[in-house]
Amino acid sequence: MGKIYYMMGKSSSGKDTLFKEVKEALPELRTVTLYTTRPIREGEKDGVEYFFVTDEVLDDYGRRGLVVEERGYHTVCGLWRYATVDDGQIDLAASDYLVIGTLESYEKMREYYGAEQLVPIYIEVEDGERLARALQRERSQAEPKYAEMCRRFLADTKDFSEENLKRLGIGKRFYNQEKEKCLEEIIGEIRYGKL
Ligand SMILES: Nc1ncnc2c1ncn2[C@@H]1O[C@H](COP(=O)(O)OP(=O)(O)OP(=O)(O)O)[C@@H](O)[C@H]1O
Repeated sequence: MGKIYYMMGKSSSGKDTLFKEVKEALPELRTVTLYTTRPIREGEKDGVEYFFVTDEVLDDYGRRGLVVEERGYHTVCGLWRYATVDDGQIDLAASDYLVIGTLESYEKMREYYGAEQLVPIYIEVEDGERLARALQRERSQAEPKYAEMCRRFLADTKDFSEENLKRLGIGKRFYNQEKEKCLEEIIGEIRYGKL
């Protein structure tokens, strides 16, 4: 049976950056494109980072029983929903998968596919450094949303509390201070963790 390598971490911990590089190093890993109702960001493409859909489209998947997990964020720009949709993308008999998500979605995926199928990859960065990276990234956007950036920073402290991490059995950390070193550790976990 295949595994789902589940990358998690607070905002601006480097999930997207590391995800892209792990995928490049291990092209045999398949990915799952999530669905979101949040507006598309500068440089993003529909169907690549996410399927950018309306509330109506996501509601329709829900009515058809195809939503594996869904989370919503009340942002200063309104409610942003993110969902994993069982649209035929995941076939554990055939492949291993590399996925980015939250602690909550990790828990739901674990319930849905079974704990032995999920491997958590928890990425951590010192808070001050992480905030500096978040600000730098936001500044480069055409319409920076600083209030939303701050809201996420604060919300993450609660969501990724030590208590929650412990409850879900996530002890191991992948520190993203130096990207190359972090990348090497993640790739090692995926390549040799199974042996
Ligand atoms: N090791 C690193 N050293 C310096 N900068 C980094 C490092 N890793 C990532 N970054 C930068 O930090 C910023 C945040 O990274 P990224 O967007 O990958 O985070 P994320 O966890 O996916 O964030 P979010 O959940 O908010 O989308 C980006 O501008 C990225 O280029």
